[in-house]
Parts: sequence; C-alpha cells; structure tokens
Amino acid sequence: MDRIRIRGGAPLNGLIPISGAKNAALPLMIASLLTDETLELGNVPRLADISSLLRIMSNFGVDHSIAGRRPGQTAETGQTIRLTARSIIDTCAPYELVSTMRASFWVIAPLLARFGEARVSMPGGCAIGTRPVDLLLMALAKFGATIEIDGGYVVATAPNGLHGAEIDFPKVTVGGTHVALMAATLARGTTVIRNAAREPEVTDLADCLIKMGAKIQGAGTSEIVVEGVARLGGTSHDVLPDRIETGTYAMAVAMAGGDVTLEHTRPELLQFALDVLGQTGTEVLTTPGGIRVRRNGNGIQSVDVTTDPFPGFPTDLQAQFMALMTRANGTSRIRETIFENRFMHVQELARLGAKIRLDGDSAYVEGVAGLKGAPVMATDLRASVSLVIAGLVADGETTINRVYHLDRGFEALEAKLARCGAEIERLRG
Ligand SMILES: CC(=O)N[C@H]1[C@@H](OP(=O)(O)OP(=O)(O)OC[C@H]2O[C@@H](n3ccc(=O)[nH]c3=O)[C@H](O)[C@@H]2O)O[C@H](CO)[C@@H](O)[C@@H]1O
Ligand SMILES: C=C(OP(=O)(O)O)C(=O)O
Repeated sequence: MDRIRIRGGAPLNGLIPISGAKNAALPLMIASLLTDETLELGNVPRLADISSLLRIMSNFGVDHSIAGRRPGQTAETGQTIRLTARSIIDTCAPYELVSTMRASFWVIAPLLARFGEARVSMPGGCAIGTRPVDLLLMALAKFGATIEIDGGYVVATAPNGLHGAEIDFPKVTVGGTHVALMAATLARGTTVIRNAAREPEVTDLADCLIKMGAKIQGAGTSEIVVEGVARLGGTSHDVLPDRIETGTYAMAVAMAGGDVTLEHTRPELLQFALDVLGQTGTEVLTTPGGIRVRRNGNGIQSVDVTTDPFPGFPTDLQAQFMALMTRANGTSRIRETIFENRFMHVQELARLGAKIRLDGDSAYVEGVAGLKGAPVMATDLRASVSLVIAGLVADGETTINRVYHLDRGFEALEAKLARCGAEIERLRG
C-alpha cells in the first residue's frame, strides 16, 4: 500500500491549480442515467471515486469515453468524460462496488425515475458516523415508489413511473436533495423540495439538469420547485471547482506559511471558511481567476468554529482546520454538528504532539509550540489530508499510511504541494 512521506518545515510558495469538485462530478455523472443521449462533462478530476463510479455505470451498460486532451489544455485542466446511458442492461448496483463510496447510492433516483426499478446496495463512504439513508428513501416513497430492503439491498419499484411530491426534509441532506432533484425531473407533475441543501454542488447539478431540459427553480435556496418533463436530453457541462480542495490548500498555506495562489477556483464557494482563515491572521485575497493566500511571519490566532450546512463552515474542512489550530496561539473550540463521529483524526494528530480534548460534539484544541513527525494513519479522506497539513510543519519525518483515502478525493496532492516547495513524496508499494 502506498504511503506519503513529508519532511516538515518548508513554506509554500507558488501556484496550485484547483481541480473540479469530486462531490459535484459524482452526481453529475449519475445524472447521465436520466437520458438516452450523451452527457459530456468537462473539468472532471482524476480520482479513485470517479473511476469507481465509472465501473458502476459500466455495469449498468452506460457507454463512456474519456476524451483526449484538447489543444491548450494542460494536465490540470481536468478530463472530459462522455457518458451515454442508451441501452441499460442492468439496474442493480452491487455491494462490492457501492460499499466504497457514498454517492454511488444516488443512482437509485435516476434508475427509478427512468426505468421504474432499481436494486442498490446500502452505501459505504467515509467512516464518519452512522450515515443512514432513511431521508433518501422517505423522499423516493413520496414520489410513489415502493421500497423494500432485501439482503442489504434497497429494492425500489415504480412500474407506473413517479409522480410529483411535496418533500420536507427534517434536516438538511446533500444526498437527499440530489436524489429528490433527479427523481423530480422525470416525475409527473410538480415537486417542491423544502429545507433543501444549498451546497454549490446541488446548484451545479441543477444547472446541468436545466441544460438537459429539466424545469427547476430555486436551486441554491432552501426551496426547490421542479416541474417534471417527459424526457431529458444530452448536454455539455463543466464541473465547478472543488471548494474543499481549495479550502484544504488555503489551510495548508496558513499552516506552513508562504504565499500561494489557488487557481481556477472561486472565493464565494467557501466564503465562510475563508473569513475564518482571515481571523486566524492569514491574508486571503481575491485574484482574477482564484484566491491568493499568504502568511508571512505572524503567528496563527485560535478561532472557534461550528460546522454547518452551506453557507456555513463545511464539515469536510473541519479536520483540516483542526490541524491548523494545533499550532495556534490559544485554545480553539471546534464543534461538529453534521456527523457524530467525525473526530477520527484527533488521535492521529495527537501522535504528532497535538493537544486536543474531546467533549461530546466539540474538540478543544490547545495550540502547541511545535509538532513532531511520526508514522500516522487515517480512516477517512479529510482526516488523512489533515495529517498532511500537520506534517508540513512537524519537525522531521511524518509518514501517512492508507493513502488510498487521499486518492479518493485529492488529485495529484503530492505534485501540487511539492511544486510549491513542500518536501513530500509518495512511497509506492
Ligand atoms: C459525496 C458527497 O457529496 N458527500 C458529501 C455529502 O454527504 P451526504 O450526502 O452523505 O451527507 P448528508 O448531507 O446527507 O448528511 C447530513 C446529515 O444528515 C444525516 N442523514 C442523511 C441522509 C439520511 O437519509 N438520513 C440522515 O440522517 C447524516 O447522517 C448527516 O448527519 O454531504 C456531506 C455534508 O456536507 C459531506 O460531508 C460529504 O462530503
Ligand atoms: C465524506 C466525504 O465523502 P463521502 O460522502 O463519499 O464519504 C467527503 O468528500 O469528505
């Protein structure tokens, strides 16, 4: 299994290109199941999760091709993937394929909406809490689907198609909103989704669905109204920039010090997190195509944060921010309100010398003068990258095991950091 080795101490200076968002690319790829025409997606990141979803789509009989690089494109431009779900031969998503990744469960919505049936294994994904799918199933039942659980699979049927529905989510769910949105596009009549997730990835999916012919209003607000249509067509769409990757590198610069421009990204995708970063004493400036992050000489101030649905502080940046706070002046309280078990990085950060006390949904991080390199291992994607951030300033060598978690969500992580001066390398095998 690959490992990543970092020698801490080097500041970061230069340019980091931000990839397309994993959490937008995945539902966009799934949306291709809603039409028999071709959906062309640009700026798709090269990630393990994308390959895993392509395997699942191939299993259904979806044709796909990855376009060659066009003139003017660089390795950082992202890949263009064309998906055509013309003749679907199977509507079952098996356990072996679905168990590695949460988003793959969402195929249930377009399969049901277009073919009237789906058999999908209960999902996997990052080990950050129990992560039930009750709200997704509640939404599908409201559309008129019959839902049964059989041998670890959700079996959903709607032989006469779906009908529009009033869906009130009792809590904000990104996956629930994606599923309801996709199902609603082909349901007969009007659907109203209340307490919808406002995450930019939901808006990106809605924008693409609208280009495919869907009638959607209100995406990006907490009430989305969808007028069902008989069929959707193909289109071309570029995946929006990855706000979590953007925030991760911004925090890495805040931690290591230096001056880095994050290219091909947009500050409004993570304004709350950037404001928090500003409060830590890091300079954050908007540039024409991205964000410039700078911290030279001054210390890191502790700041309290609470994770919240968008536009609040994202749970997917909580671990990275905690890594930053391990070196801050003073104590920071970090409250996790989205997932009940998203503190798996605490014990690994402690191996590097961090002082963190857990109390219910809060971590109290007392900044220390220095961290010391050590072998560490993480159990999920964002936790793994928080260890990279800590490793950037830890004295000596930090080796991060189980790099496959990082490969799920960070494209060319070592190359992007090494180009800015980090001493980081992948040890293969
Ligand atoms: C692939 C992808 O986009 N993953 C993101 C997505 O995950 P995901 O879509 O799984 O997260 P949700 O927004 O659905 O989860 C939010 C909360 O709702 C709960 N819940 C959810 C569904 C349900 O049926 N019942 C229920 O109780 C969850 O346990 C959690 O406590 O949004 C999360 C919250 O921003 C992010 O951390 C993940 O990176
Ligand atoms: C939790 C994440 O992914 P998933 O929902 O696929 O587990 C994530 O992207 O941080």
